[in-house]
Amino acid sequence: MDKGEQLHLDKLFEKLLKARKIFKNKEVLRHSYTPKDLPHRHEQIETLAQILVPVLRGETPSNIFVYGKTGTGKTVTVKFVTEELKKISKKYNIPVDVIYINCEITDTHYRVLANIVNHFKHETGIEVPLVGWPTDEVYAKLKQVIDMKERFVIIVLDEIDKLVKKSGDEVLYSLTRINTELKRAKVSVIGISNDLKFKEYLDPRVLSSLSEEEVVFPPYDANQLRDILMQRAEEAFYPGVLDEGVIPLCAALAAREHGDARKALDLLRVAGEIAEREGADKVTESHVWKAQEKIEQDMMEEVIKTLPLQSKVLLYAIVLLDENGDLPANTGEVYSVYRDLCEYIDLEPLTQRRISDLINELDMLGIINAKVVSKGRYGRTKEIRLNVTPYKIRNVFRYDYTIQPLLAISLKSEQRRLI
Ligand SMILES: Nc1ncnc2c1ncn2[C@@H]1O[C@H](COP(=O)(O)OP(=O)(O)OP(=O)(O)O)[C@@H](O)[C@H]1O
Repeated sequence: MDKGEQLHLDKLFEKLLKARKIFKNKEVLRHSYTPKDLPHRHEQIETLAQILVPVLRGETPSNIFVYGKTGTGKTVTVKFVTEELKKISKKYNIPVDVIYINCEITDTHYRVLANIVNHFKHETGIEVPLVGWPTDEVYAKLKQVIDMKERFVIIVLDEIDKLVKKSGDEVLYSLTRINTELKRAKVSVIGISNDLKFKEYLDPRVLSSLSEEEVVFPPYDANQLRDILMQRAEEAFYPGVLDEGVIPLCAALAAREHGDARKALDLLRVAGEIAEREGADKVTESHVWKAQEKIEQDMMEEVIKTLPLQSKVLLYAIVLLDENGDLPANTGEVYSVYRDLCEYIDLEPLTQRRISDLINELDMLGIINAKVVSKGRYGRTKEIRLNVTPYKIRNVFRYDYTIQPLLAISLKSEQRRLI
């Protein structure tokens, strides 16, 4: 290694060493971390504790339906209370099992039941495969393993709306009635949802048994978010690292988006990461603004990734026009490039009318800007512009095999012909 390189490495190490001083423990800012206290959720904690306390007296608690917008602390609060319940029930020698199921992942009747059976596999030696058995048989197994001894089983179904939308409410019907078929064990269900309309999907009988008790989580305001961030920041950052305005700014930005604590924590963590990468010794408000932009861009990439193929081709047509210096363009101009692209990959093109709808969708998602302008006596037309850089979109498409074949194509300047 020559001297120049050595010097360079020295500097790099020094910079990295300095950068490490920002975070004392970054894990504290992750979504999965459960803090020791949950500011501004004491009322909900107490309500949940009151509903669950019958367990300690040997009585079955009511089923609970927990709802509130995203990032209002539903999951963390339910986990916090059920963990405490487990601890205290041990003290009183009452067997309590809490089974936490995220229904975004475990989203079928069969898988929910299998998951519950498999929770007890260390104790029972019984394991159900994740596919293949008749559902009735899994349900019979579930009753058998649960009822092997006297115990309380609390089943937490997080994002329960996803399960019901995908697979109906049959599993809820079974689980909320299971106690009539058990001799020793007692089951209660805690359903969590951030979709307030979800109740409309439920059979009234299921709804009435699931929501014997309801606990609502209102959105946080900026002051409450500030308290939550302060508490987490104390453990996450070294003292004096955060500029005074950082936490209030993260709180204010997240409060604007329906009081989402997850968003507030993300802003704080990403701002810290950006400061660290820059080798700064303090996190400033400008890092928070950069974090806001990065999070928005990342979300935008996610949205682009999940667009249907027709919209991706349409978006790529707009990218090509942009790269050719032809934006703003109108619907007709975009349509003509889109149609040529479809031909190139043997895709049946949609009608111009349908493409006009897809343009509106891309506009609503914030990927493009489609403004209707009046052209005087020539009527009205749409002016289409990109809101994301062509470079970013190409980057997302690079890993997408459905659209990849188009990436080598560009427009030939004036005629706008594909080359
Ligand atoms: N009162 C609070 N104190 C400390 N941290 C909190 C509080 N409320 C929420 N959080 C944190 O905010 C993040 C989001 O909370 P949580 O996952 O519980 O939200 P949620 O309401 O379940 O959201 P979703 O409906 O999107 O699942 C987590 O990291 C959690 O630790």
